[in-house]
Amino acid sequence: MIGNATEKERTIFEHVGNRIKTEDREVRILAKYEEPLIVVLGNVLSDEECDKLIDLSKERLQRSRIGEDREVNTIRTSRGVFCEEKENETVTRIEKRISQIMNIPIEHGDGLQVLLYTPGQEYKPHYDFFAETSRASNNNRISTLVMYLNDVEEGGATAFPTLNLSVFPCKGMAVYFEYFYSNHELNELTLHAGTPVIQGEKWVATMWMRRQSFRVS
Ligand SMILES: O=C(O)CCC(=O)C(=O)O
Ligand SMILES: [Fe+2]
Repeated sequence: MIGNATEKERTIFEHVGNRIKTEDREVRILAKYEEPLIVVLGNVLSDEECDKLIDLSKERLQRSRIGEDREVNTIRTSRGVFCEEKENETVTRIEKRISQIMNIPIEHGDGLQVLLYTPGQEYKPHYDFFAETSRASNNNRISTLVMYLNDVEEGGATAFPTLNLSVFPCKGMAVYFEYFYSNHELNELTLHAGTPVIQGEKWVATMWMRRQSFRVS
């Protein structure tokens, strides 16, 4: 073997086998792409939890923003809202579970963001981490969990165009991916999109984790 070229990079997500035992729920590992690590998870949220997150967010949705300056842009046409951690017992319980799945303290999270896409709405291909030139990269994002809160009739897949991989929304399931590799090419392979919804609505909840603590608890 020559140097490090054949060695696998370290990952954050250390779960092995086909399930993750969190404090209150057994989450299923359904599919894995190894490098960069992309994991499809089943049984992350119950139907009731999905409905509750939608209910909590419905009245408060605002046009989604992007980047460190939080601008409105055609790259991201969905509407969304951040669920404040302490506002609700369901949110607190879900955040605890997310932290166990993502293997990072919840204080490293940007907060739980609920998004709604209606037909034609999308999130064009993007990275969840910030460019090295941006201020926000001082405490950059390192991993993402996108949870699907409903079944979408048509469209709305989470697509990784460089990998030719698509994950279709299914209520209670989620897709996890990380981009904290020292080989930056691996991070760049996590380019992803929320493809346009064709029919029905698409509700998701996203958690982005940072390298260091981000939220004041
Ligand atoms: O809606 C999706 O499928 C992807 C969402 C996403 O990429 C994000 O919130 O960062
Ligand atoms: Fe994203």
